[in-house]
Amino acid sequence: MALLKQCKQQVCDVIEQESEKLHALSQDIWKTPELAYKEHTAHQLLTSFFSSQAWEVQAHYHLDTAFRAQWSSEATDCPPLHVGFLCEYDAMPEIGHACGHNLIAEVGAAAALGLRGALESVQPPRQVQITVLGTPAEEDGGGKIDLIKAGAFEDMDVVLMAHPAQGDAGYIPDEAIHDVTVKYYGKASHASAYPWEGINALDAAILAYNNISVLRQQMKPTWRVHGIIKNGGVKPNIIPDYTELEFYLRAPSLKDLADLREKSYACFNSAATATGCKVELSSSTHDFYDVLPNKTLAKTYKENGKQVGMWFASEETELNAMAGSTDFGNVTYEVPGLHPYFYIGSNAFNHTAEYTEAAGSEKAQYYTLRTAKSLAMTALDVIFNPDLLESIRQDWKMAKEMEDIPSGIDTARDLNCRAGCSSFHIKNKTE
Ligand SMILES: NCCCC[C@H](NC(=O)CCCN)C(=O)O
Repeated sequence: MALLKQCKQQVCDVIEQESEKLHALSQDIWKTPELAYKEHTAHQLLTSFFSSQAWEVQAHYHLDTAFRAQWSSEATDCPPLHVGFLCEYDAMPEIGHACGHNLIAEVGAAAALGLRGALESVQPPRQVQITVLGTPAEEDGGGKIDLIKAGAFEDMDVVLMAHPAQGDAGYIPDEAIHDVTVKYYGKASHASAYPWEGINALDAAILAYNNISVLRQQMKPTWRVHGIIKNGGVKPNIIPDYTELEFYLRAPSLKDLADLREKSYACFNSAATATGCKVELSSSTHDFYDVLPNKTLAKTYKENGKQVGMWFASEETELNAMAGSTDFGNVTYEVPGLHPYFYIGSNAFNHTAEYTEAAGSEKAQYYTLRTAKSLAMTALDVIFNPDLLESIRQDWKMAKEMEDIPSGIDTARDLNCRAGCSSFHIKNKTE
């Protein structure tokens, strides 16, 4: 397919031509780290960027800091093929862009520009609509879930984004997550003079923490529970009458997450019973779903990635890698989606100050832009090859069906794909 090859070259050329502007965009986002749902500067930077590139932009799209930018090629007889690219741009408290979401925004913008540039240079086989969605609050809250509820993904055929990591990977099984805030209410008293008058909320918090630690023996290797004590009392001689903990519960399927949630809630509730405290369990954020695999999309992405110099570990290694969670998981239950990981030129780990530095480094640019090229080239494959889209849809249907079976399939996935799961992470070949 000479035309497809020519378009892929055009993707790379356009992204290279725009590289300075793209770098400036991610640098400006990196320099102004903003927390979930408060990404006002990033929203402003990105909406101005797309407006200046003659995209049709809707600022404040359903959420204050979300946006939509759209472009369509010329109409043909059949309905347009709709490709979505996602930009994330929220940061972490105190350590800034420690998950490199400034680079996610850059990848989304670069891929969209590259794809548009390529499609403008030829007559594509059918009309193509490109939508870039700016999706706030991945680190806390789940902006994509708000946008799903608002119908933002409804007519999309495929959705693509990429996340920074320690190496390149087509698919890593991000887990489903439930956040819970645990509040214990006790009774204050002088801790030395009449302690028997008090009800110790700190004891409840400590018991809860230890109950969870005991539960770990019976957790599946793929489950993760981790928490912090946000309020542990005010003074040693006052029996604490209030404590607060925040926990994240994670599992590879929604069914496992429900089991883990039930067991963990029993740990929290029993700590209240033992100490005589009242307990309140609440969740202020959406549950994130596990990211559904799409073998066809991942394979296509990896083939393109290799063309631009990426190296990938085996599929088995990827499936055994542990990652975190993302609200992109919920998107994959709506639309076939791809969420590959990319090397940024550093061995630092996400959520550390070292990663913040790497995400703002000049070195990350080469890797970020080649990721954008590979995403846009993958979109071109989907556009130029109708059989590929059909196979992507079949993969998606199958993955969803597997998730819907409450037992057996999830267990099989656990045992077959993720046996002996360790703290393994995908590394770049050069490490
Ligand atoms: N409600 C808590 C969400 C935490 C999301 C966070 N996401 C990331 O680190 C991005 C990495 C994507 N795999 C997490 O702790 O997993």
